[in-house]
Amino acid sequence: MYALRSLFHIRPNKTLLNKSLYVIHKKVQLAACNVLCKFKHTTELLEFIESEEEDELYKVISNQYIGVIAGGHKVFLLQPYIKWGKDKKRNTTSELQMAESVALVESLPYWNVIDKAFAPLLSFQKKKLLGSGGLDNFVKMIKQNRQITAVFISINLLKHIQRIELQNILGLPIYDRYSIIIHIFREHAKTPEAKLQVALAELPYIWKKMGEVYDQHSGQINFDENRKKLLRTRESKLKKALEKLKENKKYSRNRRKKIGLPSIAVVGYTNAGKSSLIKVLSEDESLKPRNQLFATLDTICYEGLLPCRQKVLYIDTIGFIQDVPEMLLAPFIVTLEDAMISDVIVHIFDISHPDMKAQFQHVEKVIKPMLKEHQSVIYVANKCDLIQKFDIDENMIAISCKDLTGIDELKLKLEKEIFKATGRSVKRIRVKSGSLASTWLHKWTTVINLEPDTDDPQYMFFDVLATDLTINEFKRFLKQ
Ligand SMILES: Nc1nc2c(ncn2[C@@H]2O[C@H](COP(=O)(O)OP(=O)(O)OP(=O)(O)O)[C@@H](O)[C@H]2O)c(=O)[nH]1
Ligand SMILES: [Mg+2]
Repeated sequence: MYALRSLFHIRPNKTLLNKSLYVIHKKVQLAACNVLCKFKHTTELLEFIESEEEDELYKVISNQYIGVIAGGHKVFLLQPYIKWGKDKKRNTTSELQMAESVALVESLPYWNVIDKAFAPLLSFQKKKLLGSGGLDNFVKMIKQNRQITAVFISINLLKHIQRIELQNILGLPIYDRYSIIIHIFREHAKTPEAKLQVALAELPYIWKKMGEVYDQHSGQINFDENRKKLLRTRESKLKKALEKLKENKKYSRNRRKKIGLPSIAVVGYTNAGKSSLIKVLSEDESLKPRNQLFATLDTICYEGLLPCRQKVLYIDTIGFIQDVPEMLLAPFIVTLEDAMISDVIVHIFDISHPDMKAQFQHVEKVIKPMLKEHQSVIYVANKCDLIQKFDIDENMIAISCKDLTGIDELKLKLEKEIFKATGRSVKRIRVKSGSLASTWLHKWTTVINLEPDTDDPQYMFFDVLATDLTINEFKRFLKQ
């Protein structure tokens, strides 16, 4: 079983293991044996090997372009936004964007925002980003506060020239959203898989910055060939490892299907409560939800039981966020796509969040193209304990992972959708107690109830949860 858990990143669930009705089918154990050999092989492939020298050189390059997070920073946060025109954001406000930027900074250890300002602009293209008046004010605000040790300009990507110009004027390190999120990712990645994805996510940023330096000097700068070679080799090694990861995902998905474990993927905006919901549904105490953006980077499966005692896998996923370049999240799409092949998708959103509408729309836009036809999505409005009044569509369920409002209703809905998606239904079958047929049913179906036949005590009624396919197999078995 250990190998099976490792392959699917299934956390052992002590609460469930202690429940007497919790049965691990022989069939799962058998599959686990097969999986063991494959998994050992895969871990080796996922290991990313670089020499100490290469590692040191990469550190120098990445520190130069992405910066270091040091032992913390007291941050001045500048929130630029487009005042008007076609690029003006219409489904959110600059105040809400500012609040999210603060949360990003404070997701890093010992980083705090100690001062902040808005920058209404017509475009983000200027060499120093701001016009001369705006720039004077900005510099004044920063020079006035001697505690400030870094500046976060909350736009997707600053151009290299913008960063260097502002860095020279202010004498402080400058970060944009991409570089801040990379640092959060580096802090939060735990599994080899997530570390690999983060390592790959930072390379386009470095390439882009290097390219801009080259353009800025009209091609006169000749980058050290060693550096370019190192980056190319690193990129190709990481891509290969990611390809292996893709294969491995496909393999584990197929095994999951074969074993017949239904799966439920929980997706949503970062901090919506995905991990909290899985913790409530699976009763798995190892899950530790945190009030941080991108707390979860690893796609991990957790076991749980539906009300009918059918075992299911809940898949936790990386959260979504607006205003980041696609190339930053691209390496994580592999695991997200894998999760999206689940039988049922739960899209959870934070109903109490002032920017809820924009967050919801953003997630919908990303997941829509990944959904299969007829794939069932359950919409869950979380954190309803934090607001008095709310308005949701009738196909949505309001819940609170904190005071457990709506959880029973959600469990029943999940059960219904899993039955529908996997073609399972409850069937009543009469078999002789202790017969081979009764052993077969225990082995290949989920037995949810047993009742003696009062007319003939030698027989029992089995209420089993199974697909039509399994029932046909049972009929064939009886004919043997
Ligand atoms: N009041 C309240 N807080 C909640 C509820 N659900 C989750 N939270 C809190 O919201 C924060 C984020 O919860 P997580 O479960 O980590 O959110 P997530 O979607 O997994 O976040 P990421 O992994 O960072 O994308 C934590 O501090 C939780 O305790 C709820 O129903 N009510
Ligand atoms: Mg999480």
